[in-house]
Amino acid sequence: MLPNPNDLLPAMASALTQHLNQRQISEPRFIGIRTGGVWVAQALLQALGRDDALGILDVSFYRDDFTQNGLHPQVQPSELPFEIEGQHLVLIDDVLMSGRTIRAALNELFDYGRPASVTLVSLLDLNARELPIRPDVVGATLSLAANERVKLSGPTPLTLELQTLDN
Ligand SMILES: O=P(O)(O)OC[C@H]1O[C@H](OP(=O)(O)OP(=O)(O)O)[C@H](O)[C@@H]1O
Repeated sequence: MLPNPNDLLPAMASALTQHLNQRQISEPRFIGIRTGGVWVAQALLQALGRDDALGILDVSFYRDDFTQNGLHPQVQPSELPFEIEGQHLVLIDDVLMSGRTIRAALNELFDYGRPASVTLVSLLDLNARELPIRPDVVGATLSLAANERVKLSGPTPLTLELQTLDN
């Protein structure tokens, strides 16, 4: 049974506020990873009662399977309406699985500048990391069967669906 994303957001907002306060970060910059991460970021900003400009990252060109899979037909440029250099970033995605998307996102961000810190927020952690990357704030942790995936639909309502991969 998958959780309802909207039920996870209040606790994520509280945990993120506590995380930022502990580090005395007063002006975080919020960045969502296209596509699902942008929806989660928008919902999280709403839960926080903030109307900050949201940066949007498209990591298609930075993926380590880029040469195998080619380019997604809908690839769009990243949109970062603020400086990266010296800023405290909050990077938001919907699902953390292998960690390769976050690795790609960090590579892209560092091409724009050297942030002061990056806090990682993920709606779901699938307990399947292949890299030493873990979220600072997570909505829920799930363990799926090898042939199962979760798909987030949005932006409103945010819903999670379990998919089974064909062999
Ligand atoms: O930790 P990883 O193994 O990299 O997996 C996590 C990523 O996979 C999904 O994106 P997907 O590539 O399906 O694109 P989408 O966000 O457009 O659905 C999900 O949205 C995460 O970004």
